Amino acid sequence: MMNMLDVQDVVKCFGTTIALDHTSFSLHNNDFLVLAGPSNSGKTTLFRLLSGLERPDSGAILLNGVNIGEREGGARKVALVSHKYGVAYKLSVYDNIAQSLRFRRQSKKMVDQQVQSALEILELQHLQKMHMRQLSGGEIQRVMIAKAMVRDADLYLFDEPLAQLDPHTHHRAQQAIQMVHRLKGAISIYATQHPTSALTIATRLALIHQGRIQQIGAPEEVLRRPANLFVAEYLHQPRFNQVPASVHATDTGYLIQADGFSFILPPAWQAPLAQLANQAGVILGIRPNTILSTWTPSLLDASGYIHIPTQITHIDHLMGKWTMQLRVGQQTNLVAELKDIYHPSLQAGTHIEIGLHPDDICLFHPTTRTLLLPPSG
Ligand SMILES: Nc1ncnc2c1ncn2[C@@H]1O[C@H](COP(=O)(O)OP(=O)(O)OP(=O)(O)O)[C@@H](O)[C@H]1O
Repeated sequence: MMNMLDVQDVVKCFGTTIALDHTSFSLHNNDFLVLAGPSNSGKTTLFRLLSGLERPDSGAILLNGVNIGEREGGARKVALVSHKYGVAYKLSVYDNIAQSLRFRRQSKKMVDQQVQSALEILELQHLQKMHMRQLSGGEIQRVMIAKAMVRDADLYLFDEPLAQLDPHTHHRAQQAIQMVHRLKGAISIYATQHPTSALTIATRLALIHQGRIQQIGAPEEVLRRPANLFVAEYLHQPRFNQVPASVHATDTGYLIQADGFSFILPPAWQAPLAQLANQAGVILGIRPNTILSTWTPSLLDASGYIHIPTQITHIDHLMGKWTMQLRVGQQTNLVAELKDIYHPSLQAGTHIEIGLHPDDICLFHPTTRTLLLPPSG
């Protein structure tokens, strides 16, 4: 059966706090949405609404056509994995996982088979008789994933499931989540403040801020074309470079002039650039990993790259990745992330030339801070 989640213009307030502010999005079949956003942005509120623990003030949530919250049992098809809710501390690990199956009056043997299989996949067999109270944070997270795994849900919600796990446990728990998603073939949503590590699993990526979905799309698209500077700043590590530039109409297109470099945009940019107030300029957004070093031979030949002379002001090396602070023009600082480019002469003070492709540069409106795009996108 085709799964479909449709969140339609949902509003949820707590007193004067607007926790969700006209939120709409839809997901299909095998979508794995990573929902990223800072603390208090509305992630948990959305999950509580999706699992029927709260009702929206207005708007609707449809899961396979059934309005969650309005119809009795509508939310039973939703499995919520959270260390904040649903941990039965008085019960054993085994009973926590078996709880929802017993509720369904399955035979003891069938319950046992499913619980044992989940215990095995999450490497929890040795802990099955323990009480939840006796477990570490990471073990509790894994039990909650196992608990979701035995459910037969149409929607799986993982609320910050890997917070505070050590790297090894984090990796194992993430694999378990991926496995639940693949086995069930259902829609999953994974809410987190730290989206980077989850992006390998994501088919969709959304950014939520102040109760509003800022952008939702394919992860690569959201990373490459952030809808606004909040999204860009939140997602990019190291820092998303922001460089003010002026815009001048010329015979061949638009000359974008920044401190230390310039380039021409084709006439197709007329419409988005017309939104700018006279002489307001734009903000250029440059992702650190789109900056290339021009001693890469293929780049020297490639056409269309802007070559920019720079001076290294600081350099850091971590596991094959070089993070460089570069001085461009009179007073512009860029952060560049370069891979596998070891060269003994690379140190603070060295002059290097970098290459930047105009297609990799995003333009943002200086006051609304939203992305400007030519009509073809
Ligand atoms: N039951 C409640 N009563 C009052 N205010 C609430 C309630 N639940 C949430 N809020 C408020 O709604 C806003 C959104 O909170 P929410 O818990 O959804 O954020 P979050 O993105 O999950 O944050 P975190 O990442 O820290 O868990 C916050 O301002 C919060 O204080």
